[in-house]
Amino acid sequence: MTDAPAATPRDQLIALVRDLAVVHGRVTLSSGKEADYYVDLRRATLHHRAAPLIGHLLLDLLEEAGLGTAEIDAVGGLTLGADPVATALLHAAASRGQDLDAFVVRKAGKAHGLQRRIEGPDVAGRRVVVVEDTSTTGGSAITAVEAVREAGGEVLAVATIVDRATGAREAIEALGVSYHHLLDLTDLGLA
Ligand SMILES: O=P(O)(O)OC[C@H]1O[C@H](OP(=O)(O)OP(=O)(O)O)[C@H](O)[C@@H]1O
Ligand SMILES: O=C(O)c1cc(=O)[nH]c(=O)[nH]1
Repeated sequence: MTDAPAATPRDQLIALVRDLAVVHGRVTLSSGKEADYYVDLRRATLHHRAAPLIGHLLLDLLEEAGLGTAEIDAVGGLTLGADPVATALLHAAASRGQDLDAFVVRKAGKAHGLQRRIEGPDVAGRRVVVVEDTSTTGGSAITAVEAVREAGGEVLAVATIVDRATGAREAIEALGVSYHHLLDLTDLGLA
């Protein structure tokens, strides 16, 4: 008797995202648009098995795109969905003995304390990948790209876990930034 081949990390993540995060039903999205399903990636990015898979698979994806830790200094995006994605990448890189910082872009600037829009190690003069949990219009990622540029960082790419194939790629590439995603609607049985 031969054993069934072990599921790859990518297959494991797909199964987890399908189980944990895909919700069917009418929803209003961040952009105000309506949709028949929602992918609540927070249920995966904050899950004990899914989060480490996300960190390693995204790090592999970035490396394959020539955006490994030799080429980039930091990852981060618009709070809140992007936050656990950025820290998953930081920890995946650290587990490989590689240095990668994370940052958080606030939705609104903070009026007290140091009044920073971007929290974490400074992005000024550094090469950055903006991350997302999922992208619909790309508006949230674009907000983060603009905030990093305003703070003096260089945005090389945007990377998201799930691309909903609703215009994010085109909107982001129009900024002169490459766009990468780990999973698509076919992977999640939504196409
Ligand atoms: O590509 P877009 O049209 O911008 O949509 C995708 C964004 O919507 C969700 O965030 P949401 O605005 O619900 O906020 P949250 O991250 O604070 O939950 C999601 O986490 C993405 O950031
Ligand atoms: O566009 C959004 O707001 C959105 C879509 C989705 O599938 N998941 C999510 O968290 N936000």
